[in-house]
Amino acid sequence: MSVFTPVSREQLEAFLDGFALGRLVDFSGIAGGSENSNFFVATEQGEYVLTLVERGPVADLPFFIELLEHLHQAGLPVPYAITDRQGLALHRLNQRPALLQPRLAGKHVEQPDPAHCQAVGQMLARLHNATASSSLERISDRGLAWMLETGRRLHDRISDSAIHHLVTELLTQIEQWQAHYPGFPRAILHADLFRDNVLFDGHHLSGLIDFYNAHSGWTLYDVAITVNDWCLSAEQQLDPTRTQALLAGYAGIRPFTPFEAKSWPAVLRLAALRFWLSRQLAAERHAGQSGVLVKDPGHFLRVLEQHRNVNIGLPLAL
Ligand SMILES: Nc1ncnc2c1ncn2[C@@H]1O[C@H](COP(=O)(O)OP(=O)(O)O)[C@@H](O)[C@H]1O
Ligand SMILES: N[C@@H](CCOP(=O)(O)O)C(=O)O
Repeated sequence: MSVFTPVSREQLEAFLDGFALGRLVDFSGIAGGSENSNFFVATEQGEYVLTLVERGPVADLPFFIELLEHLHQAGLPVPYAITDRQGLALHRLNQRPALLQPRLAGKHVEQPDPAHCQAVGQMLARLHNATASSSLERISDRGLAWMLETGRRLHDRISDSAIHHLVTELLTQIEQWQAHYPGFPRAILHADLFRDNVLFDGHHLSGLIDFYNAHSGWTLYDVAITVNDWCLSAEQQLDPTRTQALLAGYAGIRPFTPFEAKSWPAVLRLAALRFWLSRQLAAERHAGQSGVLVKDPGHFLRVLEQHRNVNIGLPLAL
């Protein structure tokens, strides 16, 4: 399911009248995605994506628009909001906030190789470099406090005693991080850089999309989120070659600190916990409903289990 709010040709033509993009040629709903209604739109001047924002942090749309404009100015391949004839980026269509963005080239890669992973590591480092000293700021609604509160509520759902123990330890670690805030480098994080949020044209990384989880935070946590999706084997183990390629790609642009290297296993586990929690909540909320895509929470418990022993460390400059 991906178009929650339909748009008619007449409505879209009237909407496009506000832009200097020529007349509508064609449009179609996009099947992928799960949060918003997205449409491919072709006009006489090019190809675009129209997003009607259905849920999520709507009040923070000005932040996302500013972030994407900032990243676009920094030369990153992101879908910035196109302004209309009056200079406005945020619109309304069918009672929904609406954004028109360029359509980025490329396709999702389901089975990445080391070269894909290296490119993803490099792009993530560029994203962090572009935002580390900016004034952009957003607090995540899925930060440490949320993980602690939700983790305490849900960890009894874990039947495997070893994983239960690991999560209990992780919750204690979160309390310690909250009490003595660690000095990790910070920037704006994508915070959801899974394979379905990156586009590749061959081995050229042509797009980063879906920034609706972006927030201020520890850059190492963003690396961990990304590794946890791009670098796993079929058994949810870290694939050494892909993991090393992603980490080397990142470190070549933004070197890791010794403190980050020491904390890497715990942060990898934290990143897995975050998505177990959000998937578990979604699975409970949508239990018994048909037509709703619910991603398997158990996947991230298996990732956590594999991360009991992490034997691929961060590369450090000599
Ligand atoms: N700017 C874009 N350029 C090209 N494809 C896009 C763009 N934005 C979205 N898409 C396509 O639409 C799909 C859904 O977009 P996404 O932002 O992930 O939706 P949702 O917020 O609903 O999860 C993506 O997987 C991608 O294939
Ligand atoms: N990529 C995530 C989905 C996005 O996270 P959410 O917390 O915004 O739902 C996943 O695969 O679980």
